[in-house]
Amino acid sequence: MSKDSFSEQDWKRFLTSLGEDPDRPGLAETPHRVTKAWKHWTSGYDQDPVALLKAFEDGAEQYNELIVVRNIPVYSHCEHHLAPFFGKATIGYLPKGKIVGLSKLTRLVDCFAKRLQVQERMTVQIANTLMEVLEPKAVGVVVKCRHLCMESRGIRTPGEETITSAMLGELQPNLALRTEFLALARD
Ligand SMILES: Nc1nc2c(ncn2[C@@H]2O[C@H](COP(=O)(O)OP(=O)(O)OP(=O)(O)O)[C@@H](O)[C@H]2O)c(=O)[nH]1
Ligand SMILES: [Zn+2]
Repeated sequence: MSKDSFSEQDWKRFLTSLGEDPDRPGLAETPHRVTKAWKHWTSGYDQDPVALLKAFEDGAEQYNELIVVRNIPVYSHCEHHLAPFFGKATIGYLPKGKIVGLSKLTRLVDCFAKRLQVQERMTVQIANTLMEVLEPKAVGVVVKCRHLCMESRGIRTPGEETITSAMLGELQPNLALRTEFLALARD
């Protein structure tokens, strides 16, 4: 099934299955809006995460400490329920000659978040892509999210936060570096 084949007609059928009249004024444009909204929420499938990270060397020569960007917004959907999960990501890396425009870290998070996800996979994908493109000494990613599939249904635990992390390169054996990164990442 191609990606575009879930169409406005399908959303119209969905509304009908709820017992709604899809032609009433309030719903008449809904299939069009929802199709457009889901295209946006899944637009990460059309992006190449490697291509969007334009690494460069000019400026990185003498920089040998962690670079950390905190509180990057995450808006994703869980692949189990198609329910939103949202929160923040913090990314840190210890460069080895190559750096990347800071905004590209936010674009990278968005690229993986705008797919159907589990938080664990998204966290690892972000870290692995940075490792592959920048070949830094270390990459750390911490993601903290609320999952509406747990809050508004199912177990119903409002306010619960799920924290996932990926630590690659020197962040694995080097406890002092890990402690420093986690201190910088803390709210
Ligand atoms: N590990 C992980 N689990 C997730 C994530 N998002 C949602 N889930 C969980 O996916 C699980 C799906 O469980 P199932 O038993 O198949 O589905 P369910 O009957 O709807 O489960 P309940 O939510 O417990 O009612 C649930 O435990 C969700 O909390 C995620 O990002 N990571
Ligand atoms: Zn879910």
